[in-house]
Amino acid sequence: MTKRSIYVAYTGGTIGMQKTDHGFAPVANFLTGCVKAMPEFYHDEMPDFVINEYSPLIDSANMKPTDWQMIANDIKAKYDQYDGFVILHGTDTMAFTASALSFMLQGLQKPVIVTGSQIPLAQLRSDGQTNLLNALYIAANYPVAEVCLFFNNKLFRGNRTTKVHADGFNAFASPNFPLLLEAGIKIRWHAGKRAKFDPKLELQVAKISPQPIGVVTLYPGINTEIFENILLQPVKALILLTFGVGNAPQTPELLKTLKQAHERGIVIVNLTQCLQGRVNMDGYATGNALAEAGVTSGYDMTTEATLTKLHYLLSTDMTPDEIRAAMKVSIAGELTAD
Ligand SMILES: NC(=O)C[C@H](N)C(=O)O
Repeated sequence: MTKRSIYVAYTGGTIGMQKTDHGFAPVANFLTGCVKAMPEFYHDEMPDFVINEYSPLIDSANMKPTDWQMIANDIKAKYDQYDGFVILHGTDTMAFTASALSFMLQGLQKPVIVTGSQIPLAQLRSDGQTNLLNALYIAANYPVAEVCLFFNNKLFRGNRTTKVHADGFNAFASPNFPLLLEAGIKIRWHAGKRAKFDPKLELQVAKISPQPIGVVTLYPGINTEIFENILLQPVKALILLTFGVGNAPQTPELLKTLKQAHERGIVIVNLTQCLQGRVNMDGYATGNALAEAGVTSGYDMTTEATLTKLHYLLSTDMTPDEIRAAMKVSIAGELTAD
């Protein structure tokens, strides 16, 4: 039987970093050299793989929408030659990239698994080896037709993830959607949760461009001027991180400012600050007032999914009302509306 073949793109991030005088930084060819020196990657049961190191390699804190586009275009260019794709990425903005790719790679029928590590591959106790080894193995053996994130033995739907631990190995969670797979002594595959295959679909890459989007975390006593100032800038959308099920202070000036912004065509999305659960603006008068000001529910989306979905939708020629409607429905499995 011919071995499956996986394309690995190394974009940067800790997994291939080395210590420098200014802290850890990615170094060209270092990751590829480390992998070549590790026999387990060439075990009989492992797929064939190639590693393409991007240039320059970046810490994911430097990722931009143009980088998301470059990764999506790269996958499209190699799509017919490989059975699956592993994107090696820094953990800091990994959930943003996984979310963005889920909206951009339309009609995807092969696994795209984003992973990385908290300790560089070359260092003692690195989590990089397990993460990369498992990502390659899963990409070759498990039929996931969507963008996933693998970390610490768990395979998540990419656009449901968020980074929850700054320095632990358990760095990612998917607070509102179950795991797709868990790698223990046995690999437990929750096949019912994955996106369904449709062989009729062909991969298309959506084009996205950088968009001015504000994100405001509400806090008790927050001043309306903060919103006025943010909404003065050329923002096209505002994400409100609200209390509980989507509540905000019922200040008349704040509601008026939001309503005026809504009428100017700014898309305002309500997300909860809570890690788990969803927005329900019918629950309390404080949430209902936001709905009446024109604020759109983001239901149980992560901030990462909401921000990248807005980038995707604002890059189309849709009207603000069409975008508001699209924010409330699932495009790539990123939300549960009821
Ligand atoms: N663990 C990591 O990869 C963190 C690193 N700063 C990055 O996001 O590129």
